[in-house]
Amino acid sequence: MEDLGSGDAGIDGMTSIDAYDWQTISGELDAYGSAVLPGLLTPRACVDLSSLYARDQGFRSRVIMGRHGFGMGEYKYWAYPLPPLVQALRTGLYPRLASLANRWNQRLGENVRYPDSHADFLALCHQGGQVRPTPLLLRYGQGDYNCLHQDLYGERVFPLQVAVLLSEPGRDFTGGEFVITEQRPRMQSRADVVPLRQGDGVVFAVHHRPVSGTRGTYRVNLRHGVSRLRSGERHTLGIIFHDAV
Ligand SMILES: O=C(O)CCC(=O)C(=O)O
Ligand SMILES: [Fe+2]
Repeated sequence: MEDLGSGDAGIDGMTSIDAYDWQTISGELDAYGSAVLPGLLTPRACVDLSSLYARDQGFRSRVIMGRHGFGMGEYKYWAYPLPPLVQALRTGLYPRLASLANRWNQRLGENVRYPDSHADFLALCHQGGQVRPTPLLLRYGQGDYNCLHQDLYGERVFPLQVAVLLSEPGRDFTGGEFVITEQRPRMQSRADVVPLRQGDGVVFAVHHRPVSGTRGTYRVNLRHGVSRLRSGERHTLGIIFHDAV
């Protein structure tokens, strides 16, 4: 059996990736296109990461969503080197998700296969000119929202991504639910709201996923976003595995 151990034991503030039941998580991703990783970060780590938003150091750019029609709210892309926790999540989660991504591509009849290590995948991104880091920190205030979208940053796409909710619903904010929509061929779209607590991660499909039907496997198109915050402040950590052009 291939060793997918991420060797992340001892990273402060984060649950070991190996502690999750990846068979169950893969099953949920196959069935629904998303799965929750409960308690991926400790409340302390969530507060610490959120507090970095106010600083300028450590980021490569800032996006005001309203200026681009992306919604309301803002986000900042981390610069390399990523904060240790963000780096540990990205490299630790990748091997688990790569084996699922390879299975999905096989089912979809796609030839692309993802290497076992994130470093090798990033080298491919960089060779193709996708060199800018994509992990990001988002901030929403009252009335803010994130329009349904897909995080595609170039030709090379890793088909799964992770978002970690850094704030506590009900205490820090109300509203602001994580939403995924799924568009099946010749059918109307379906919405799914993912219930998250502070520190929970959600793994989800970036753009499409395979679904088995009576006439074989077909492709459903997914988008994700955040519903309007009714009150308070909400921070999220976004982990995207491909880099950007
Ligand atoms: O704030 C959220 O929950 C969603 C953030 C997002 O769009 C992402 O991480 O790609
Ligand atoms: Fe996104």
